[in-house]
Amino acid sequence: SPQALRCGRHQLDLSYPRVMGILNVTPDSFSDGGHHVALDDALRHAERMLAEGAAIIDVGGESTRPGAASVTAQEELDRVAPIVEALVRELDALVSVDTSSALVMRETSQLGAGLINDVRALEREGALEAAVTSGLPVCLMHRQGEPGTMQQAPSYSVPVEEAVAAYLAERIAVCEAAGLERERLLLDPGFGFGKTLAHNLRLLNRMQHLTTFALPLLVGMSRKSMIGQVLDRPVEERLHGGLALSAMAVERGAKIIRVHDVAATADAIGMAWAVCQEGREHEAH
Ligand SMILES: Cn1c(SCC(=O)Nc2ccccc2)nc2c(=O)[nH]c(N)nc21
Repeated sequence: SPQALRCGRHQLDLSYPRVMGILNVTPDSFSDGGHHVALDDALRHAERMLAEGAAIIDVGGESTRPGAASVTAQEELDRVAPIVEALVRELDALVSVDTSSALVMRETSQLGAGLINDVRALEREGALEAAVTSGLPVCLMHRQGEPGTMQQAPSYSVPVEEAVAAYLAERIAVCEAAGLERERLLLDPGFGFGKTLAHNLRLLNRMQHLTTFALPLLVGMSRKSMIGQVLDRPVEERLHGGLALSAMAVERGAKIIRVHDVAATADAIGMAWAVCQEGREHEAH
């Protein structure tokens, strides 16, 4: 897969695995009266994640939690635009925008965002054209169903890794046909999006198969229910399990790891990468 990705004014070195830090944008936090406090808190959180080694800050305005209320594109834009603008201006951060909305993609790419992170893989009306026009790299993620219902009874007629690969192959083809060059694409199996625990474990175990697309793989398992289901831990006690999963994802070819806990994950994937690279130094020259 490509060793570097052009992300707007940033160049992202993907010759080694990178950490994407999750910035929680609490609903309506920037559009109401408490404007500056919430924005300052978000900037401080982002600054800390960058200091801890995050290469990318992921900002999302629409909660994708199962059963979450849907927001209009304008409401989503009102939430994310101020923080994207501030992250770019104050921290010169490489910002990925977690959105499925064409409007948000267009506006935030103008504000200096460096990556589009779409959990709906550009399926929404106008999203593909907006992504093409933005010139930014796009992460295409697999998911089955909609947030409200996807976890009721996930099921696949073929092995889940085949369904994911087939879906991503189709989305890649659609993007290329629309003039979004392949080199701008990242792939993501979408852990927890329409998958049972068994599906999630199988997907991670067989993730090496997705490397055949020769595109960078992005994974997000941080604090997700797959950890709680195995270890019986509440969401605030899932760091240790998440570190194990991040290391295993790197062993299986993941290049961007989307997490809440940046410093700990940077160390875990640093060790996993060192082991992966062992014995390859002679390959270098
Ligand atoms: C925006 N986004 C999300 S939101 C779900 C989430 O974090 N839930 C969650 C958060 C905290 C605790 C438990 C669950 N997951 C992914 C992912 O796996 N890949 C990519 N590319 N983007 C993603």
